[in-house]
Amino acid sequence: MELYHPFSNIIIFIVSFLFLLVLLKIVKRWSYNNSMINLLPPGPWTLPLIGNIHQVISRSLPHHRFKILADKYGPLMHLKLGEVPYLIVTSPTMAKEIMKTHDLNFCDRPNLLLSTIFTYNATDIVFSTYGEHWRKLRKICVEQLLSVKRVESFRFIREEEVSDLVKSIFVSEGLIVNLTQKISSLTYGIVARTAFGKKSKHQQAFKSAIEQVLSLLGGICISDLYPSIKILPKMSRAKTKLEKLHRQLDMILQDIIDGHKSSHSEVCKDEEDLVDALIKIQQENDYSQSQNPLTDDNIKSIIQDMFAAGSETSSGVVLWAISEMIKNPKVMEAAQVEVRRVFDKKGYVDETELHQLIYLRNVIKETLRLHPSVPLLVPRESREKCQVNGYEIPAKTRIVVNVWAIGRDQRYWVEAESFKPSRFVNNPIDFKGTNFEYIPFGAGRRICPGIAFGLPNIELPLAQLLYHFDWKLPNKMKNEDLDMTESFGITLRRKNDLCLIPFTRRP
Ligand code: HEM
Repeated sequence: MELYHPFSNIIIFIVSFLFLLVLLKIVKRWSYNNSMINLLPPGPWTLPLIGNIHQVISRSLPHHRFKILADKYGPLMHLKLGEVPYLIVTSPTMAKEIMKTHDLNFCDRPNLLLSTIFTYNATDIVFSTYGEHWRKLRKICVEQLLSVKRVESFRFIREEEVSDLVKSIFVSEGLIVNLTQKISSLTYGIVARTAFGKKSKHQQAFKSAIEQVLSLLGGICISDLYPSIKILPKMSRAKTKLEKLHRQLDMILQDIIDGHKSSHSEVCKDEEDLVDALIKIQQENDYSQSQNPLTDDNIKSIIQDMFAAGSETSSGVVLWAISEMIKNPKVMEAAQVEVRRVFDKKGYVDETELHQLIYLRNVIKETLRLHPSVPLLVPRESREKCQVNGYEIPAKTRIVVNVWAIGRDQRYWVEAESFKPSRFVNNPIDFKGTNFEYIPFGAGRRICPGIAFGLPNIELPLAQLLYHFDWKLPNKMKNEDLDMTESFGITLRRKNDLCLIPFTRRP
């Protein structure tokens, strides 16, 4: 006997209808995804959930890994890391598209867990999102803190600190000197004195905390790749570590600000350090009575930026330049001949004649080409959906510009892997962000505002070290055997300390 239910036809109809609906939805989503894939720049296949994380995380450094992938997929490459779309830029033409043609759309910074904690909720200059607050701080930075006049007012600090360095090397004549330690202390020392005035009792603790922060910021935090999973930040060990360092730095900086405030009226303009200058701006009517006054936290975040952006970058360039000159003795000799010709009349090196060191400037330029201090620049984020080179870049895509790979690309540089400062002779290419094959300081609205501040911190120590000493590798090592391995981090540093033996040539 056949079993019959009076509603069976209706049930079959409803089930079929629902099935069709689901099918339609799947087909629609599939075709939408496919059309998106066609519009997105090329990139490797993505896996469910992890996207391309497995292709990026490897033993090699991120800028090396991105270059290998870009060689396969092109200069505008799309990756998905976890949930987040990334755009990897690896040619001057594409860098120009991002940082000039569409700069306004790509001048935001992503909201990353660790940098947000470190920078008082991203209210500093480096990590602040594009907008009124960033414009206000950047203006203060460019017009007041890092202006040519201000840089000149700190000249005596640089000359004293570098002269102390030279004295400490004189006494190590013929012995092995750890230049990495010496140069890193020198640049921290210069930035600390320009920021705080006299030597602070917290200097060593501050230096060590900033170094640890920079090394943490160089890593990728898993919670930044899965922003929708709100529990992840709470589980991050790096976050706990960074919060502790942040509290430590905050206490030191507040102590320094309070100390400056209590003796503020006594400071004359010529002796002003950066904290004095910021307190003065804070107390000026415009700022103290505006709706967005400059707070103590703002001052602390700006000072931290000066340390984070201005010390490891400069010391890194000095150390890479010396390393390259050791490997290329003819370059070292040419630089020494120049600096000794210019300063022999005086018998000592100061900043007045630095502009005459044309060859040394080319050595620095070439160093920044092969060893850019920030090899992937600071990440940017697209503010809106945008078309680049015929591809559609979604809003909130994170942008990584591989300056390291662009600087070593055979298509734009002859003998790209060789260290040849002479390539910059009679060559108008400069690092001001207009030649996109050479952008070690970035370009566009977010270009580094510290170029004028940073250059003397590189030129003066190099000139002094080349003027007074000849340098040899220890243990009868051959010049060509000097290890040039890079270490992991937001800035590009030597993995192993640079240790050399000085021989005095100009006492
Ligand atoms: C060798 C020295 C230096 C190098 C190679 C360097 C490089 C850079 C790079 C690549 C950026 C990111 C640009 C971008 O996103 O497009 C940057 C940003 C920045 N740098 Fe430098 N920098 C150096 C020295 C300094 C110094 C000495 C200071 C200040 C004391 C400084 C302050 C800053 C600030 C505040 C930003 C953030 C700008 C913004 O987001 O608006 N830098 N720097």
